[in-house]
Amino acid sequence: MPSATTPFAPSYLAPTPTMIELDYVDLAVIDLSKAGTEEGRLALATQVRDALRSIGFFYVIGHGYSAEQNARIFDIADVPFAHTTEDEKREYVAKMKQTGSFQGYKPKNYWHIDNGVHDEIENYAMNRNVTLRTHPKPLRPFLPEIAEFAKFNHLNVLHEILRLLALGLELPEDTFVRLHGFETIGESYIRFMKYFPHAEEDEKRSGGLWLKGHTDMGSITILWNQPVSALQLLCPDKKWRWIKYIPNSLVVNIGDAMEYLTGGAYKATIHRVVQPPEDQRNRARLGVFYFAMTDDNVRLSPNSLGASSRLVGQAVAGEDAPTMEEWRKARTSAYGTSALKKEEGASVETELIKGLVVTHYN
Ligand SMILES: O=C(O)CCC(=O)C(=O)O
Ligand SMILES: [Fe+2]
Repeated sequence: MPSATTPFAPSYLAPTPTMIELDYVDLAVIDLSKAGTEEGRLALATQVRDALRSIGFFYVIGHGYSAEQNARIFDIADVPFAHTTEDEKREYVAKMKQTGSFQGYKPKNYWHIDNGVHDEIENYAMNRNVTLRTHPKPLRPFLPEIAEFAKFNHLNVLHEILRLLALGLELPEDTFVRLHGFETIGESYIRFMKYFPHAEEDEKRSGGLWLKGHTDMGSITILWNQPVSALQLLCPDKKWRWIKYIPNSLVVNIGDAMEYLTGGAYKATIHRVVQPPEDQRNRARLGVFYFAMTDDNVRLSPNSLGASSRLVGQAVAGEDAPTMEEWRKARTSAYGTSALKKEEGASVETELIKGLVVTHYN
C-alpha cells in the first residue's frame, strides 16, 4: 500500500483471469507460514521433495508478502516498460552477448523463437544489489522498495526454500543457504518482464510459441504469479500443461545449477510460454521474477557440498564442472541467439555449453 512516504506509481491494471477451462497441472501448494518450527519444516521438506521428484514445480503461499505489497510491486514493475522512454531503454540496454549478463534491458526481437519468429518480450533485470548499476530515471524513486523486495525474495523465500531442499535430502539445513549469500558476489536478480502479443502471422509461423521450452540456468526460480495464463510445463507423460493463477502465490522450479550441485537429486524442469487463451489475447503480460543463483565462485558439482556430497547423486558435469559465474555467463551470451543443432525428426534442439548439453524445446 503506497503510504505518505512512498513515491507515486501509476496503477498497473492486469487483465482478469481466464474463464476458459485449461488443462492445468496439479501442483503441490507449500505453505511457508508453517516453516517456523522444525516439525513444520520437516513436513514441508517432504512435500517439496515429492513435488520436485514428480513434477518439478510447486506453488508457495504463506510467504508473508501482502496482497497490497504484491500489487505495488507490479505497479513498479511496469515503470521500466510503460513509463520509460525508448531513448532511455536504449541507453540502459543489457550487453548480453559481450558480458554474459542480463542486467539492464533486453529489447524485443532479440531471441529467436521458431521458424524465423523472434520474441516480443521486454525485460528489465536488476542485481539484488541495486546499487551495482544505475537505472533509468523513472525507476530511481522506487529503488529503496526494489532493494527491499530483493532482500525479501532472498532471505524470506529463497533461503526458506533452500532449507527445505536440504532437509528433503537429509542434508544439514544450511547446506544450500551457505552457497547463496545475500552480501556475496553473485547474480541472484530481479527481473521484470513484459510480453506483448505477436502479429497473427507470426503466431501461425511459431505455433503460438512465445518463449521456447527450456530449463532455467540458476538454482531456483521464483515467479510471482500473475493472471495471464501462458506458462506451461512439460509433464512426465510428455504433455505440456498450464500453470494456474493463484493470487499472490509464487511458482517455484529448479534450474540447472541445483541439478548439477545435487548430482541430479533435484532436476531442472522444462517449461515454456505460449499465446494466452482467447479471452486474454491482445493484452500485454507483465511478470515479476527472482532468479536465484549460487555465489559466483561455487563450482556446480556435489563436491561443493563438502561432507554432504556423498548423500546426493554423482556429478552431472564431471570433474570440470563450471563455476556458477562461468555457467551463467556462457548460457546468457548464447541464449536465444546461438545456432542450435536439430536432429532429423526430433522436436528438440541442442547446443553444447561448457561441455554440457543444453536442450531447447518447441
Ligand atoms: O513468463 C513466464 O511465465 C516464464 C518465463 C521464463 O520461464 C523465463 O524467463 O525463464
Ligand atoms: Fe524459465
